Amino acid sequence: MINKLIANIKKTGAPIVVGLDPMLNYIPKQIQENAYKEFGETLEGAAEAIWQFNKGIVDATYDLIPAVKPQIAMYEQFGLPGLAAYKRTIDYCKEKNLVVIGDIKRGDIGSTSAAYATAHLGKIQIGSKTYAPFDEDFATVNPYLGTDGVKPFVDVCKEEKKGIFVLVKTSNPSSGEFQDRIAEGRPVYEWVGEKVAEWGADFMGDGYSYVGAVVGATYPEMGKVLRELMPKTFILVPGYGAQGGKGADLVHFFNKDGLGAIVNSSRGIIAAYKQEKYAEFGEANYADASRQAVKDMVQDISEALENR
Ligand SMILES: O=c1ccn([C@@H]2O[C@H](COP(=O)(O)O)[C@@H](O)[C@H]2O)c(=O)[nH]1
Repeated sequence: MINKLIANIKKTGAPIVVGLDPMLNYIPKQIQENAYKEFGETLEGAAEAIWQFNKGIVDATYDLIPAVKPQIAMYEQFGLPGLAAYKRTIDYCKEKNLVVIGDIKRGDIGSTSAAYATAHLGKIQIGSKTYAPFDEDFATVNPYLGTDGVKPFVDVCKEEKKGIFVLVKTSNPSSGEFQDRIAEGRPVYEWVGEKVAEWGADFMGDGYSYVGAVVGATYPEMGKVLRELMPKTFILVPGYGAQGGKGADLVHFFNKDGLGAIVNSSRGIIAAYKQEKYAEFGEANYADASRQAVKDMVQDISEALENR
């Protein structure tokens, strides 16, 4: 799947991923009203609204982007109907030839990680039948439990030719509380980065490993160190836009080949119509505002890379 991600990035010239993190307060009133008319003000109604909202965004942007990253928490908050909307979104994006990164941040003791890996990246056998329950292309993985918590994901990825992005240095303000602690002379995120490179070393696609890393755009200096420490690791970079990251902060996340990183923006794209910059689009044209926000993000990153 890393090869498809790289091919899609080359085709679109856009090293970005649109984060599908729908919240009810981003969803235009008309979409919500239509959904509630059909399903009532219920979890089912909310799930229909987020699905219709996502579909609008995907239809307006799929030709410009290589990948999407649905954040499972935004769907889980609507219970089982929300998870059905998560799955519907994944299937639709795959129909549109987009790479789907499930932002699930799982990781547990080995046997439990194996079940998570089966649910999101693998297949489950039921009698004579086989099912791929969620079937994302990549999933995000929390490495806090160590190698036996990550290995089941790597094993499933090997079987299914899928991939993972392991949390190395997250974008949030408190990420340093544990991740920046010095252990044996080096910050913990460096130890994790080195381990990620090791987990992925014998699992390579076109120049890059199927085992990637998550490093926040909000910590550009650490991104530079980690880029050098993990030269063959693809980096998923959240924190652009709503969290303050800009194109100029991102140049060291990329290798000289212009590849090696994919930058996520969720609220900055899907709720673009709420920003003053895109206000002229209006609520009804929220998807057109998202399309423009994608173009602006690509231009911002491309210019930064050209001027580095
Ligand atoms: O370090 C991390 C890891 C994951 N995320 C996720 O990315 C998006 C960011 O949303 P924005 O609206 O673009 O801020 C969201 O799903 C987070 O859970 C992250 O932000 N940082």
